[in-house]
Amino acid sequence: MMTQLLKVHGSQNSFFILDQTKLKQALTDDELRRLARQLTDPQDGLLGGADGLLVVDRPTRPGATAQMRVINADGSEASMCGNGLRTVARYVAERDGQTTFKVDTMDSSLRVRQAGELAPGVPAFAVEISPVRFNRAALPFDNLGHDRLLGTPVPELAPGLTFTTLAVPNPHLISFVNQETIEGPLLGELGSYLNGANPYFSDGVNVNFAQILGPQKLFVRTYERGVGFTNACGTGMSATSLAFALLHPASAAFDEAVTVYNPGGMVKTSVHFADHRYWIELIGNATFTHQLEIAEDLLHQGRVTAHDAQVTATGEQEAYQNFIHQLPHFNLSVN
Ligand SMILES: N[C@@H](CCC[C@H](N)C(=O)O)C(=O)O
Repeated sequence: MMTQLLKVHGSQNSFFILDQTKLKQALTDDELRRLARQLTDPQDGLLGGADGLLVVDRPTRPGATAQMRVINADGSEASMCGNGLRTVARYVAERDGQTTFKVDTMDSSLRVRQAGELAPGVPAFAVEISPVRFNRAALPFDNLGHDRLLGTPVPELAPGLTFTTLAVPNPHLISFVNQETIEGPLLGELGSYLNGANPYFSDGVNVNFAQILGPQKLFVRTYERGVGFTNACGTGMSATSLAFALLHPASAAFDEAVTVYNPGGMVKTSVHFADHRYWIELIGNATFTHQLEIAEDLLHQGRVTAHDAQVTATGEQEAYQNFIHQLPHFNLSVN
């Protein structure tokens, strides 16, 4: 039996979407991990690989329309993915004919909504990023001499820089730096160190370096847990926007849009505090680049080559390229 995969991206953070509800038999967790590693591989994967596999399934909580699971390129499972959730929101919106609904993620049901176009021919979705936690156990981190980091100097990580940690709910480490540092080797060094065996972040951490470009304006570059350098990380840009508002209130206001550039494009965020909790809205493109038809048994076997898939380009990437062409150029894209 043939089934469909989609190749998608949000700010060129790229994924395959697999809808388990369309299969004759759902893939097991082991099969999903194996398939994610195989499909996303830059050499042996499909269409140059990807950053992860997004698995759509039936909702697990009352009131939600679907469930999204996030399998990183290395086969590990993440609790959330902001760029991925926008693309899953679009997929479910088109599948079920809805424009506003909730999607279950590992920790919570999150609100999503269709948000018009980011640019001509570039569909956009808005997604809720929450819950937000700052405490050491939520990341988790250890041996840094603090219970939370909020603009805190941490010489163990990098002398001269300050760091903020927050879980949204996947874990993020954030530092506001200058252009030289954002372009230099430190982010890659710190990212690979903290995502290997290390005394500080036992589950690894997504590491974000941000440059303040002006009021309500950031550039964010991310080294992702389970992936490496990515063109963009939606939860990373959301977490960084909240850190921006908390640490630099003269440049960043709550409830107002922040423009966040990244190596793969641009998103808008807005940070909120309501009912004693922080939450962030992330708005950006949800682009489908290819549809793939593949025999279901090959997905179970985690063995899909270019010969096995019938690939159809959607044509949407051209509109996306036109959109990013008119953005400031930061020259740090991954591909
Ligand atoms: N790219 C994602 C984050 C994916 C998960 C991350 N690698 C993790 O392990 O936490 C995003 O857009 O948020």
